Amino acid sequence: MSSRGLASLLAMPPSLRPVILQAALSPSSILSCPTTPLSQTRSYAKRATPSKTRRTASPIPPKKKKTAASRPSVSTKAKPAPAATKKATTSIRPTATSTSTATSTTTSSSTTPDVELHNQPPRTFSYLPTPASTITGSAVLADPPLDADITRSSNLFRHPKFLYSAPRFLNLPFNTRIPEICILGRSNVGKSTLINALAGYGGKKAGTAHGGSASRKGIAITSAKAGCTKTMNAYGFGPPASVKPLTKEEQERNKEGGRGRSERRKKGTGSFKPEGMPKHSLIMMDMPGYGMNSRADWGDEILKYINRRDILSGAVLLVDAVAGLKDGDRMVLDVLREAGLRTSVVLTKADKLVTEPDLHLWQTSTTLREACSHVFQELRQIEKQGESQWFEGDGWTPEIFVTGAGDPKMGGMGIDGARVAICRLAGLVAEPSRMVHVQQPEIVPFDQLVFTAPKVMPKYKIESKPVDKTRGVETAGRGRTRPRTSEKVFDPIRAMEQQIMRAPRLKDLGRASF
Ligand SMILES: Nc1nc2c(ncn2[C@@H]2O[C@H](COP(=O)(O)OP(=O)(O)OP(=O)(O)O)[C@@H](O)[C@H]2O)c(=O)[nH]1
Ligand SMILES: [Mg+2]
Repeated sequence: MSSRGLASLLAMPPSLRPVILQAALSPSSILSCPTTPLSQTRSYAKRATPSKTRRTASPIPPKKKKTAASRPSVSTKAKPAPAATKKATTSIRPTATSTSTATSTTTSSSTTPDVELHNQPPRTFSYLPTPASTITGSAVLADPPLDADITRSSNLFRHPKFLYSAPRFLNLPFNTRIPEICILGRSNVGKSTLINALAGYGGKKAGTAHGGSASRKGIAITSAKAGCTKTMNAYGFGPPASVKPLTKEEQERNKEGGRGRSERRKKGTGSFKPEGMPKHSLIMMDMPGYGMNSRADWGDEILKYINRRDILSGAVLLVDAVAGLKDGDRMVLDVLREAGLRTSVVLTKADKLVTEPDLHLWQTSTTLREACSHVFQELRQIEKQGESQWFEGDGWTPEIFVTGAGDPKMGGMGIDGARVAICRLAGLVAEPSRMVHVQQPEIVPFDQLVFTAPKVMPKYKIESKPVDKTRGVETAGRGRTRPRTSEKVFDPIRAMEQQIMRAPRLKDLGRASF
């Protein structure tokens, strides 16, 4: 042993000296493990705080932490952690979480933006008729409503509430200030389902009855069996409309001008029940359906409601996209026309025509386009058959909104559009100004005009309702009258001039808006 080795031996703790001395004397052990004493010394020196050192200084994070960091969103979603754990996770790795979220968003938007967009069913989907003068009866896809209108109408459909059921017209409470819109249609067409969807219960929930104890999902009762809704059911939507309280005179006028029947008074006392302050912005009236399983007296009450409810601002006629307009619908449209009530047609169950929630499929569906064209043709026909001022745009709204409210896969398809349509009827959202192509006849100088008599004189038939000549006025629906129109006299010269003006050479000279 060298003098240096001896000195280090003396510096060691006395308890270790015999062991080290024995090892030093054996040459083989020195050769095989020369660092043993040093390592032993080192470990001995650090034994005081072994675990502490490992916890703080270890560069590898513990296994548990690593798992949590690698998939934070999944673990939170799969099993909601208790509040304390959640807090800890957020406070420890806020950047990690935000980064992962940002990354996932970026990835999804950068890789498959179109797929995401196309796989959503359209929230607003409507058709417009082409101008009657050009290609009669065909339909074109309408531009979606303005975002501001969609947001406004969606807000107006918040806070849905069932208000009352009225089996008869006389049972309806007074309402002189909140606009009412009624939903009409054949039995089983989806009226109550649409009410649920408007209230935010889309898809499966919209078509689920809430009457049973097991499934209380929507606000309206729906059923696959026709004739489910037997009374006029009112639903309130939106925040309370801001109006002034009715004055005493107005209340008195209500009392006198009301129907003045015993139903309007509290039973026994004969006292008048005044109208309260509005609690909603809009009232939707779900009506009993006509057709299968319906009753004649329901029809009477519906007629009374359409003709005599002054606050009624419009009607939404639901038409089954597969079945199309039926005789019952035509009769109701006749009534609406004679009443001069603004009407919007909404197609329901369109998910039966386009079964996939793919926007592209919806936009290119010819079946759906034809279904809408057919409805336009029928509406124009019904408009012509009457004498009232119930015209396209003024009486019936030309835009037909398409919905598939009750389909679980579609989940409230087209409901945003239906909301906008209803709010437009109620005057809560502005009507859009419509741009249409107008084809004008080419202007020909007078000296170039060539007058030729038609080879066959056309037979003109003037279709009009027989007018009661004894009376100076005629009814225009909803209690209104207008002066009787003068009798039309056939003027052959004028008819010939008109035919010349309707020359086949037409040129598109621009656009006009109205
Ligand atoms: N696939 C599909 N089914 C619908 C749709 N709308 C309604 N339904 C179904 O049609 C059936 C009738 O719906 P309701 O809302 O009760 O029809 P209704 O017009 O209120 O019927 P009545 O109250 O009898 O006049 C239910 O089974 C609904 O689930 C839709 O858009 N798509
Ligand atoms: Mg119903």
